[in-house]
Amino acid sequence: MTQPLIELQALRCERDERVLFENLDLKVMPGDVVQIEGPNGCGKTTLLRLLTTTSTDYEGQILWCGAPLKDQRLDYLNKLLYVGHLPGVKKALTPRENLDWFCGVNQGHQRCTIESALEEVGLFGFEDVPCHHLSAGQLRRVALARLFLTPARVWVLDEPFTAIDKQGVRNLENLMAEHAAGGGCVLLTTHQDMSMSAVRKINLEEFKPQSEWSAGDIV
Ligand SMILES: Nc1ncnc2c1ncn2[C@@H]1O[C@H](COP(=O)(O)OP(=O)(O)OP(=O)(O)O)[C@@H](O)[C@H]1O
Repeated sequence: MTQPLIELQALRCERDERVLFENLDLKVMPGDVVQIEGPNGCGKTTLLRLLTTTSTDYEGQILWCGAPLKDQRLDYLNKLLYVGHLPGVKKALTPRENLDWFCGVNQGHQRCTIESALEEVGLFGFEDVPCHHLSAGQLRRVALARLFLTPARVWVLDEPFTAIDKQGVRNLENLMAEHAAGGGCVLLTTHQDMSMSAVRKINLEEFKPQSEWSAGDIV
């Protein structure tokens, strides 16, 4: 039987003495695209931060390939690409320089050239323009160009469609489907409806604790 890449077991997370979610069980298999849904403030970004190991403030277990994530954090991080809520692009640098830095960190594991990655995200001709001259959508595209460069098997994407136009959204969905078909997995948050048929949806509202008091208790 295929082993999950990531498994969450009875995950519980509290912030400011409020439980955001509890009893969260999830198996993320190779080939999965998982959309984390729920209203503002329900804990989607918080969950992604747990999945990127940026935060370790939780109860329950996160497993990577069947073993506790905390015991093999470096191996996991080598296989993870995280594109956060903010584009994470240095505005003083050009798109080429930003991606040069990214590829330097991931030495020798680049899947294509920086020029072709920028062309894929529609930034042909903008390679050497300082990023502070780019639009919000173009900045997001610089960040998303990393998806073409990285060999990472796990993609964690926080609101990747923000500021992206309709054609860009379709391209990004196709790229995610391709990545999943190649045995990778994608976990993402978005408030947009996705047109991909194979996306698995997890609504965090379903893991919000029920109030201990019901209306009938009030006299
Ligand atoms: N570092 C922190 N310290 C304390 N509380 C936090 C921290 N980060 C987030 N929170 C709180 O946790 C809750 C969940 O925040 P989170 O950003 O995960 O929500 P979200 O579901 O991603 O929301 P949105 O859809 O608005 O992006 C919020 O009430 C927020 O105030």
